[in-house]
This record gives sequence, structure tokens and C-alpha cells, in this order.
Amino acid sequence: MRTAHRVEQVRAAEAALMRRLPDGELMRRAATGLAAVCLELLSPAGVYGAPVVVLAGSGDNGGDALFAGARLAGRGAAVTAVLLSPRRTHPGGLAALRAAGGRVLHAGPDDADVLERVAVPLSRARLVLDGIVGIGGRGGLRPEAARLLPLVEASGATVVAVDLPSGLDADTGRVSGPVLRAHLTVTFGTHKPGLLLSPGAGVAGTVHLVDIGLGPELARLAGGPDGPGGGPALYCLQHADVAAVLPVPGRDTDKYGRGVVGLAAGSERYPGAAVLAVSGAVRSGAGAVRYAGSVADAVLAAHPEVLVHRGGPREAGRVQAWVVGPGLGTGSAGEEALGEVLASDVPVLVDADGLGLLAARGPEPLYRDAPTLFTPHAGEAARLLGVERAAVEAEPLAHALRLADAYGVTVLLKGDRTIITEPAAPGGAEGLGRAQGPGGDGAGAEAGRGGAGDARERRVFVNTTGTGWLATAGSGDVLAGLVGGLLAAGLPVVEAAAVGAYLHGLAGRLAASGAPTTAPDVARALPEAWRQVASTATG
Ligand SMILES: NC(=O)C1=CN([C@@H]2O[C@H](COP(=O)(O)OP(=O)(O)OC[C@H]3O[C@@H](n4cnc5c(N)ncnc54)[C@H](O)[C@@H]3O)[C@@H](O)[C@H]2O)[C@@H](O)CC1
Ligand SMILES: Nc1ncnc2c1ncn2[C@@H]1O[C@H](COP(=O)(O)OP(=O)(O)O)[C@@H](O)[C@H]1O
Ligand SMILES: [K+]
Repeated sequence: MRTAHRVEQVRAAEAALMRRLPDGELMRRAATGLAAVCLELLSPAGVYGAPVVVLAGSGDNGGDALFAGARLAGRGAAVTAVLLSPRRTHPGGLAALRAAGGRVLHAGPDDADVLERVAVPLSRARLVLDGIVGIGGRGGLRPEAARLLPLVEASGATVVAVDLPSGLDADTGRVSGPVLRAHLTVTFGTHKPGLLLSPGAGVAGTVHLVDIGLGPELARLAGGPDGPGGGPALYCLQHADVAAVLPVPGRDTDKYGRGVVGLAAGSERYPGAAVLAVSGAVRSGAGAVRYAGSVADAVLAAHPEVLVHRGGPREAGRVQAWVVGPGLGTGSAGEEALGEVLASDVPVLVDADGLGLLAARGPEPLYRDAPTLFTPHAGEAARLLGVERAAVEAEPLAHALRLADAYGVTVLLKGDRTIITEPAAPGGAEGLGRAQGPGGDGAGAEAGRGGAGDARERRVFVNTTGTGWLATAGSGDVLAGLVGGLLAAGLPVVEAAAVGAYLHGLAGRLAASGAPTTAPDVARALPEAWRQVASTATG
């Protein structure tokens, strides 16, 4: 499991660790890891004489970059440091760089002809280290740093962000002004949420984590009564985590024991959505799929194994979870089907037109005893919250949390980095918190009145397996069926959502393999995605 922590958690862990270590030890570890990555990047074309530019701001982020630059200079690279606040540069880092033979240019707000001076080293650079600002940054980059961005971009150099791309908000991934786009980010101690979430992930490039010994401190803080506390701000599943929870039938399992998932989907106008949702459900690990609705013939033609009912969900027979919404239509038939499904006592996944129908009613908690999961894309989330789509895209995590609180549901917010979040725990930070588990939807609605946006006591997952090729019509329907089937198979709601997003993203990659793909192909690739994941558990 990869995890990410908020800045206040990182600071508290660093402070605790620093009390036990010699002065400067943490920065030494960070700079050593950073320099090792840079040397690897430079090695193929040779380190000796390689032109490198270090952009150094006024804080410890600049210190990391300067110490790493000193190591590169010590290996023969031609390093130029560009100081954005010459009077406030990290003294130890600057001294080390000078001692190793690095060149220094001043580029502060009061320095004249800065652009002319830095233009030549930047145009020659093979590697640029961005040590302008790290977790101490606020807002987009300041003008004295922002004016260098066009030169860096024009240089064609590989840009390595130190800890995080300068100008990116570490906690949210928000980009609120100029930001230096990186090919690679070398981050220290733990991932920062902004590196994994959109839109930040899009400017961070590949993220490389350097272990500086923070792990045990972060774990101690998570369990302790003082400081920012709480577990990781974000969890990011890996193959082994998914393999550990995939439902596997035992010797005595029958099809009903594996779970039956019901789908209330499709309409004369959108029969394909029902077929696609079913195509995900039949490959989800559930033992059987029931379909209730008006396009049973289309479903049967594509999937003869499905149990169909040509009426409403209430009369369709027993299921362990319902999916409602894909292609359902927003007329009275859709409204009725949604009402029947929500009145059931099993977990319910609401997607597409089901969400449209709920958005029309406005935000209000869904008081259900069983868990409810919403699977909106940004546009649907915006309608459910009554905000602009752009606002959701700029800060998806905050909006996923708001949505979970406003409706008292678990949320899977689709996008290039899909977010899954539980509703707030009852009583906010002091409440039962994560131990509450995924079943507390109704209680979450209570907490939502107080603590919107407080992610401390609930698990939030981000999925990184996707690919832009998944942005193809109907791929969301496949996901809905898949996650519904995982719910029916007995996975807790937040796990079903996170595991479903993981397999769906991987299937998207396998189906696309670098070329356009279709929703049916994504569904067909699900078994291979499952096999690849499962093989990590069996060796
Ligand atoms: N605290 C620690 O123990 C460690 C910190 N490390 C490094 O230290 C960094 C944090 O250092 P600091 O707390 O000094 O903070 P930063 O170096 O991230 O930034 C603070 C400085 O940047 C300036 N600044 C803030 N916003 C800006 C903006 N929008 N545009 C331009 N300049 C801006 C501020 O005036 C301030 O002087 C981490 O990101 C990491 O790189 C690592 O060395 C590991 C150990
Ligand atoms: N740029 C992207 N990178 C990765 N995944 C994406 C991207 N864009 C969309 N997706 C994924 O594709 C799916 C699209 O779902 P959705 O928007 O509901 O489409 P539809 O309504 O056509 O089924 C979601 O799983 C989403 O996370
Ligand atoms: K940086």
C-alpha cells in the first residue's frame, strides 16, 4: 500500500525524528537520495561535464537541491545554481555547492538582467533541479520564480522536482497559478496527496519516493493523542493489496454463495448501457447477475447467462447488491426503479441517470441501513453539489468529501485519478473514525453537518492504474457493473469501490496497450487484469 500524508503530518513526523538525529541528517538523507536519482538520469550520456542547473529558493527545499547539486558537481557535472532569494539561501547548501566547484548566479527580485544571465545556462542544461519551493509553498509561484518557467520549458532539459513541483499545493494537488512541470518528482519520507491527485499528478511526472526514516514516526503519530494525528491522508492500492481481498470461491461455494448482483439499468433509448454494465458484472466475482428492466432482450442477446426480469427491481428476486442508473433514463420509470432499489436492504451503487435523478432533488442525506455508493464523474458530482464542473476538477478531493457528507454515502469520483472516500465518521475527529468501517453511511450523514472536508478519520483511496484511453463511451458502465458485483460478493463498500477502480484501470491499460479501445474490450480485459493481480498473491 502506498500512502500519502498532509504537510502538517510530515512536519510533525520530521520534528520528532530530528530530535533524535544529528543536525542536518534528514537533509543529508534527502539530498543523497535526490542526487542518486539524478546521477542515474545523467549516466547514459555521461555525468562528467553534464550541464545541470539548480533552481534554489529560500527554504530547505532549496537546501536539498543545493546539497544534491554539490554531489553532482563532485562527480564532475557542470552545475550552476540560480538563487531566487540570494540573501536567504540555505547557507550550508550554498557553501557545499561552492566547495564542490559549482557556479552561482543571483536571480532575486532586485537583480537586474536576470533573464539574460540565466538564459545561457538554462538553454544548455540537460537537467534542471527544481528546488524553488517545497511543502512550505503557498499559492502559485511568485513572479521572480514564474518568469523563469518559459526558459526552463524551452530548454528541453529533464526537470526533476525536489519534493514536489514548485507551485503545486502539497495537500490538495491544486494548481492555482504558475507551476513548474516536472518529468520526475523525487519526494521525501512519504508521498504528498497533491502528487497522487489530479490535477497535481499531471505536473509531477513519475514520482520517486526517497526513504528518510519518517515511516515509524508517521505511524506513531497516527496512533498518538498529540499533534495532527490520524492515519494517512490517502491510500493507494498496489497489486498485493488487491490480491489480498479479491473474492475467491472455495470448494463448497455455490453460485448464490458467491453473491448475486442486480442491475436496474438501460432503457429503450440507452440499451447499450445495460449491456455494458452487465459485461462488467459478469466478470466481477459475483456468482450470478440479475437484470431488471425494459431491455432484457438486448441483455440476453449479449449475455445469455443473466437472469432477467422484465419489470421493476422489487419483483426481480433476491440479490446481495444493486446497481442502479446506467442508461436508466430520468423519466418516471427511472424514478420508480431508483426508489425501489433504494428501499431495499442491500448495498446499492448509484450511477449515471440514478445520480441525475438524485441531483434534481438536491443534496439531502440518504438514510439507508445498508451502504450506498455514488460513482459520479466530475460533471455528475458538480450537479449533485450544485457547483461548476471546473470547481470539482480543480479540487476533486474536497468535492468528493463534500459529496460523501452531503448525501451520507461512500463516493467514487471518476477521473484520471479516481478518488474513493467514506462518509465522515460520526462525531468528526473524535468519533469512531476509521474503525467505523464502511458500513456507516447513515451515521455519516449526521457527521456531514459539522465536518465537511475533514478527511482525518476516514479512509480515502486514490486509484492510479487508469489510462486516458478509458475516457471512452460506456467504460463507466462497465465499472459500475464490476463494482456492484464486488459488493454482492461481500466486499465492504469502500474496498469494492477501490478494488473495482483498480481492476478497471488495469483492464483499460491492457485493452488499450497504447491504442484506442472500447468499453466492451475493457470488460473483456477484466479477467486478465484479475489474473495479473491475483498472481502476486500466489507468486
Ligand atoms: N523539515 C525537514 O526536516 C526536511 C525538509 N526537507 C525539505 O524542506 C522542504 C520544506 O522546507 P521549508 O519549510 O523551508 O519550506 P520551502 O523550502 O518549501 O519553502 C519556504 C520558502 O519558500 C518561500 N515561498 C513560499 N511560497 C512561495 C511561492 N509561492 N513562490 C516562491 N517562494 C515561495 C517562502 O518565502 C519560504 O522562504 C521540503 O519540501 C523538503 O524539500 C528535506 O530536507 C527533508 C527534511
Ligand atoms: N484521463 C483519464 N485517465 C484515466 N481514466 C480516465 C480518464 N478519463 C476517464 N477515465 C475513466 O474512464 C471512465 C469513464 O466513465 P464515465 O465518465 O462514467 O463514462 P461513460 O458515462 O461513458 O461510461 C471512468 O472509470 C474514469 O475514471
Ligand atoms: K520543488
